[in-house]
Amino acid sequence: MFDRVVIIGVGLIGGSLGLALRRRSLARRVVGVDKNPENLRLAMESGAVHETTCDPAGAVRGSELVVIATPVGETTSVLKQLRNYLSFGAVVTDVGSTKVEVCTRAAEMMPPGTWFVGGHPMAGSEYSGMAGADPYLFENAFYIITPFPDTPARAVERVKLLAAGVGARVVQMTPEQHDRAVAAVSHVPHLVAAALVNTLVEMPGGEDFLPLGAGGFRDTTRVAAGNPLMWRDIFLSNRGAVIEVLACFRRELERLERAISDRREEEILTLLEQASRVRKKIPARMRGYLGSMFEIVVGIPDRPGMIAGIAGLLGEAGINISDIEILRVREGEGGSIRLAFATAAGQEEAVRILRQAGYQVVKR
Ligand SMILES: NC(=O)c1ccc[n+]([C@@H]2O[C@H](COP(=O)([O-])OP(=O)(O)OC[C@H]3O[C@@H](n4cnc5c(N)ncnc54)[C@H](O)[C@@H]3O)[C@@H](O)[C@H]2O)c1
Ligand SMILES: O=C(O)C(=O)C[C@]1(C(=O)O)C=C[C@@H](O)C=C1
Repeated sequence: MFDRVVIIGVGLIGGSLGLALRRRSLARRVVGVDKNPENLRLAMESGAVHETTCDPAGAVRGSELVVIATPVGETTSVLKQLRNYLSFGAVVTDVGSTKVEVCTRAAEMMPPGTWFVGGHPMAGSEYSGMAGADPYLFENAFYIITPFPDTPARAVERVKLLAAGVGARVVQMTPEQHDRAVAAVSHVPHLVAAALVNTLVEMPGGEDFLPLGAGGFRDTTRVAAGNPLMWRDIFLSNRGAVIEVLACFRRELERLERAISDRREEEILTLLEQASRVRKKIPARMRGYLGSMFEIVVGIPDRPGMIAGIAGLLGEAGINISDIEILRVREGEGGSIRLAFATAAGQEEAVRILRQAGYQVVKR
């Protein structure tokens, strides 16, 4: 258990860390620091922290772990404000989405007897601020840590303890490996999503097409709704790797463009087949941050108490619903809901019970 953890930036990620630390009783005292009074108020109100302050230097005295959870453009200036007030043996970590620039500068700034260990939970959302925080955000997510070869093992262990403590799976890599990998799986995808949305804006009458976007446009552009300031900092901080991956992406796009314009059927098919095969390797049953799940879709009439009825039937049989989502609603007609279970046996039993009760059930 940690004695005193200080979280600087109680927004989406810092706030979620506070909630997870408190829920799992991992720290005797969690202190929230932010320059935004509203996020501090919400952090206190939701129980993410025990106390709040807007003074980072005062907060870090006597703390063995300090987490900087601000946008990456702020990390080193926050560190500069507090470094001379750190207790001997203190470890500072961050949650930023880029690592090379921040970790290199931070390591140079640390006073003797204190250490910086970079961290990055691969979990988040398009929301921002304490209002978007979630105590379960990190469960089963990968949490990358990027120590340098000379970082003492006990400092690394402290950050691993934090990551594993909030339910994440710890992965260790170098800052360079990290920045290259996330440029490909997170940063360039974000740019592409933003460019797709801006494409509509640039097309005459394009914004009128928005309501027609069914699953495809929604799924490929969800992240474009994210916090522009946070993403600006990420692109500037990881510009080398982002530009490298972007060049690769541009070549892929041009290959597809040429194949379509020259009507090369075989090539179009080959490129799409390769993408389909590789995309399917992302575990089909992995949703959000829950582990494997076994799903069913239930059609329900538009009547009060239908969801309660289904939950009641399953509850009476001792079947736990791990996840629930309303997929479609048709006013006056009904809709369909997705239910997920942790085991195949739970799924089978739920199908049996609900069909017996007259529901239309499809197993996924
Ligand atoms: N949002 C995601 O999906 C996600 C996922 C993983 C990592 N990250 C990283 O986590 C970090 C935080 O992102 P977020 O989504 O929680 O952002 P956020 O905007 O929700 O929260 C950031 C918080 O930091 C505060 N802040 C900013 N500058 C500050 C300063 N100088 N001193 C004190 N407080 C300050 C803000 O007021 C805000 O409360 C970023 O570095 C981001 O790259 C984000
Ligand atoms: O929006 C989401 O679902 C995210 O998980 C956000 C996401 C990502 O691109 O995967 C965004 C930035 C982070 O550094 C880590 C996670």
